Amino acid sequence: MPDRLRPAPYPISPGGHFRGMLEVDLNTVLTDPALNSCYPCRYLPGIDSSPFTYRQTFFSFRMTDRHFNLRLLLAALLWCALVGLSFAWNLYQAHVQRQTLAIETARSFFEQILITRSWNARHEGVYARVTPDTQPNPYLKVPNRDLRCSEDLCLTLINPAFMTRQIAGIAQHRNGVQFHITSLKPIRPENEPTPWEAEALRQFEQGLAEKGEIFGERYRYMAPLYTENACLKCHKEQGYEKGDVRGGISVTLPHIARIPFVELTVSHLAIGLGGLLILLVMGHLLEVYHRQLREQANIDALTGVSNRRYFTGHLEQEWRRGRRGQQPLTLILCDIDHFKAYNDTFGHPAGDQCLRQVAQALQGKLGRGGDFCARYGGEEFALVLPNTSGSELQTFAEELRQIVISLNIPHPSNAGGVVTISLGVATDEGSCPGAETLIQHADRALYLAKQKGRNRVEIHPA
Ligand SMILES: Nc1nc2c(ncn2[C@@H]2O[C@H](COP(=O)(O)OP(=O)(O)OP(=O)(O)O)[C@@H](O)[C@H]2O)c(=O)[nH]1
Repeated sequence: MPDRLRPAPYPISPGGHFRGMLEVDLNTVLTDPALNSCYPCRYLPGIDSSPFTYRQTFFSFRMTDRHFNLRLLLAALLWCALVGLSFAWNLYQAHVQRQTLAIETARSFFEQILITRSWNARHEGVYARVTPDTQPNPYLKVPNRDLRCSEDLCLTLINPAFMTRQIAGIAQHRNGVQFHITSLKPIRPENEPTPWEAEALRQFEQGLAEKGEIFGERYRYMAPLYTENACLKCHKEQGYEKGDVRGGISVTLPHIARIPFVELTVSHLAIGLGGLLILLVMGHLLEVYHRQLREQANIDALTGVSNRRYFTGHLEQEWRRGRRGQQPLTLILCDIDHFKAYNDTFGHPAGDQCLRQVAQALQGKLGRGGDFCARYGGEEFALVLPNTSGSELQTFAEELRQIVISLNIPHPSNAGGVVTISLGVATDEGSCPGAETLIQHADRALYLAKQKGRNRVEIHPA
């Protein structure tokens, strides 16, 4: 096995690189050719690979992913916050609507009672037959309260208060709605206010127009009754004057619309989780497409090896890396012999296929992660071999030449009858002022190989 392909001794020494877990890993990777090949970033086009920038690359690559994941996390959090806000807003709206519906229903009941009472008051009370349910009102002290019309017909006067009590009884029986006519100075003891009603009546005297509140599943509402001229007939002796708050009627609704808490929770959970799922799937797809795009930007579409853009950027980085680490760097330029003639003989599509085969064969020969093969020009390929030099290079280059011959692609214009390549090899062991010079050296060697008859390896003198 050539030296360059043999794993170097593992360089971890206690105290050597143990400045941090990450640095140990990176330094190990940087100094160990065998481990270099394990380092996944080397396989990713567009990833910087010089020692110093290697570390940067590692971080920046990871950071890119981390940034992406952070953004995804932020988007997910934002989505959760939006769904949470929507849930809170809907809950609040349901509560407001429930309150509005309850107060409007109660007001409507109250208004109905007022209209009925007004009708009664307009007639200064109405007479009704005395029955077991409608007995003369002992608290109504007016002349002609009871009238006997015949042997079996007795009438009694129903004033607005009496009428309200009777309607309240019917309403409670029919749908559970309770009316209570009450006053702070009731004539009838049963009209004594409850503590809540007494508090409301006092507030009405202070100017409050109405009062309502939810308690449990029920809603209670109360509004004042103002003294009118017709009322003074019965209530003057209590000291009321026109316009005074004489009492009030409370309306209790047995059921009010419930808040759809379960429905809101379930729907928002479904929307939230659905959105999160879509976000995750879209995020994953975006990440995959983004990676593919990054990779494709550095790949030659025809041959599948790295393109010129990748080569130019990465040769420079490898050169700097080699210089810093005092490691040699080798560049091999390979050119298919008489390729114009091949195209002319078999046509362009066959020429493309030949390029693909040669490129893949060359790339397949590279064993280490640090090496890479790029399409340098039309039918020209460049192989970059970091940390490589010495006599083994000649052998390696010969192997490359042989592997193309062994593809056995017919080429009548070539001496051997098959497609061959010429190779120019140059190594920088510290003498080249830049990567450009290394290219010039390899190019000169390639030119020499062509001059000397093609299908051969020429090594630029160190
Ligand atoms: N089929 C195909 N041909 C290409 C492609 N790129 C360049 N070529 C051809 O490669 C040929 C290169 O010809 P030359 O530069 O004259 O070199 P050559 O015929 O190989 O001769 P030597 O290099 O001197 O051995 C030209 O005919 C180009 O059209 C490509 O993507 N596909």
